[in-house]
Amino acid sequence: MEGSLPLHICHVNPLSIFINRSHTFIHSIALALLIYYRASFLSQHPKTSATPILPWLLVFVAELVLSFIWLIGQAYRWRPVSRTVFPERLPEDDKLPAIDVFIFTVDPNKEPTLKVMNTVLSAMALDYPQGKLHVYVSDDGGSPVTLHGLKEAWRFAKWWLPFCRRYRIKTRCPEAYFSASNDDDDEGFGSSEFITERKKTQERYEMFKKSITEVKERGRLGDNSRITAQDHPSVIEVIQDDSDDKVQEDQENIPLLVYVAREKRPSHPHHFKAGAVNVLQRVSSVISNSPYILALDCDMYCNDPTSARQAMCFHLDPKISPTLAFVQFPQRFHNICKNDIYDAQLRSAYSLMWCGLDGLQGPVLSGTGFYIKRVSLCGSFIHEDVDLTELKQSFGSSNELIKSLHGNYEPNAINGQQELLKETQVGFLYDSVAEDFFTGFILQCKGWTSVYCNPSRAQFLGSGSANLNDLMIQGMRWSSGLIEVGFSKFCPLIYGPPRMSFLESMCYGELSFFPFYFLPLWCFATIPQLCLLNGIPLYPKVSSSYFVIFLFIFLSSLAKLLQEILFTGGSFLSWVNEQRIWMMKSVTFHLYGTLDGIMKRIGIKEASFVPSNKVDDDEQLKLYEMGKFGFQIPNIFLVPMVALIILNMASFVGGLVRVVFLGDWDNMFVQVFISFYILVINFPIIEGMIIRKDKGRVQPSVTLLSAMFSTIFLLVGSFILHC
Ligand SMILES: O=c1ccn([C@@H]2O[C@H](COP(=O)(O)OP(=O)(O)O[C@H]3O[C@H](CO)[C@@H](O)[C@H](O)[C@H]3O)[C@@H](O)[C@H]2O)c(=O)[nH]1
Ligand SMILES: [Mn+2]
Repeated sequence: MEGSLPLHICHVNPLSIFINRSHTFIHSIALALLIYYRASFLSQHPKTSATPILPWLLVFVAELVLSFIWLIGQAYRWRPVSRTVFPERLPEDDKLPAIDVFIFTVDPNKEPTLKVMNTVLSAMALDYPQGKLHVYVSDDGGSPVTLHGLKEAWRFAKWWLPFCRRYRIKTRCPEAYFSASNDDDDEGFGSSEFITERKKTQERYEMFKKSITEVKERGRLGDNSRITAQDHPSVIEVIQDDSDDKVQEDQENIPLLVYVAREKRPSHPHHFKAGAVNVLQRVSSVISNSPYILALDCDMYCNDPTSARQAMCFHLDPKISPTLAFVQFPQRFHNICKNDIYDAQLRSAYSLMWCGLDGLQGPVLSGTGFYIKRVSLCGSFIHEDVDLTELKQSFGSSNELIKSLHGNYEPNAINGQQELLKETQVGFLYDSVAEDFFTGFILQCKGWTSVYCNPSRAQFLGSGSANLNDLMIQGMRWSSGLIEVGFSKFCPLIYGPPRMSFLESMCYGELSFFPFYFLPLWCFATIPQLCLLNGIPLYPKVSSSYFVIFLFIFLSSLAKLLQEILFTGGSFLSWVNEQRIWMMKSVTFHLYGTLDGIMKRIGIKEASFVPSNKVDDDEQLKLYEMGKFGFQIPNIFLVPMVALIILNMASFVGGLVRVVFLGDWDNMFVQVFISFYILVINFPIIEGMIIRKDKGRVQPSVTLLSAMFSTIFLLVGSFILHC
């Protein structure tokens, strides 16, 4: 019987588990020996050595921090799983629950209206029973351009949706559909009827496009000069037909489309995206109040109309659904090229870490591309006898909203309700600019679980940060948001273990302290080099048996990374790229993000959310496609990278001279090698400084400034060492 067949299955890969656990075990022993080596040196130090203690301590601390992050990161490798779904086994259409889609946009300049509308259209065209899909667009910019775009999109949808449905089009984002070569398995493909229909639809799409670009070029619509992105009243509008367009018969089956611009006043904190999510949650609860919500960033269009049904394979499984809060799909990007120098695809997160989490208590909420159960966002206490005033304090004064909270979707496996009643707010949480990460963490602390669904066809596609500048700005926001959680009373390593599986809380801990990579990487890029130039050894002699330990740790980590990359579809090139970008990120935005997060925590800085840029920059794109770094980034990011490279060039050359003339190989080999390795991996920076002549090179003035910083560091450092 159909009903008894599972809707999904979960696969465990015994080979990966075996490799991972053995590696963790052996590598841990090596790290323990390293720590023993450092600690015993320190305890014997005063009697035996001429080596100053400070650089040793710094390198030791760096090694400890790195080992710690590595250790908690092993939780991802404990039990990675993958999943397969069987949407064809779902119940009949009339038994499927309704879904509200939330789409967020904030700035029509950074987020081109046409792109946003393509996302809206792709969501409206999801393959889901008619009348059970409602689309809400939150416009934090309060821009008439977006509202106008939405009206046009609605009109175009009346042609687009029937076309997609009739021919079962797979790519339902019109821009992607019309710019790609045809999917020849679309139904009716090649028939003359299809060809004429397609042509007609494309013409309408061109008209729609024109109406949007024209408005953009003309600038503001109407006389709204007093309305700004930061200061505007609320607008809620259900998009409806106000034209006399002759329509096709099935056009009434267009999902409800609602425009929402929440009120914003400069005096009032609006909490960025988290605030927008919560407003949509409230607005939708009095309009359609669907039990499930799909959240999408404005650039993340639906690349496969079946995602809703795939998600329902989990949500409708009675075995897991009582505790299941959300089904997360990976963020994938349409602008990634094969040689992804920036690791814009975030490979390790979406092909490794999330699978690891999925084998524990579920993946991290990732901001976009997830189907969440509405009730999980409503706090866990709504079904207890809470009095009305208390509810209104949390949810606002709407009686309709309060009524809507008493839905029939009862979660029954939530722990620690009383305690959380005191500590949590409702909906998305405001305490971090990584609101998705933080909200997901707290949900899981309440006992909710999640599932990671990563089918081979990308369900959602967005614009990845494929240039250095965007990468830095976005990375700094993420680092700052993660550190904010790490340094709060919700620190996953302390708040997590009593409330969720220990391994799961290790993963959350790893993520929230991830930006701390800045510390070991800064140390490894400066201290051994400074000491090398001053003739101070920091590592065991090549002839010593401890040398083998260091060598093993180095090779074992690199080999493990290579194995993971090859197992998840990457290449040798990705292995080099990922190491490089890790070094670059660590010495720049992980450092700044950490400082930013700490400053916010202690209250000397206000939270901010600079949205990432979704406008294609042709020049940058060309560089990225050629595998060349675009170094047109602010000095604050570029100078540290260049200064460290210059420092390493100096120490490598100085070190070589030293070992050649003084025959100090045995003592200094490791330090010479560290500089060498850093230079090899970061060759593109050297190339940018010395060889390249294009616009994206490192400008000579930057090289000069960086050289100055390196010199100052060497002088001051050497002075301190000799004191
Ligand atoms: O005040 C704001 C700021 C942003 N957004 C929207 O939030 C989304 C994400 O912003 P984006 O600039 O694209 O940030 P990313 O760094 O690309 O996004 C990742 O990181 C964010 C947290 O930092 C998450 O909210 C996102 O879901 C996640 O994809 C976009 O649709 C924005 O329009 C708002 O609605 N209001
Ligand atoms: Mn984004």
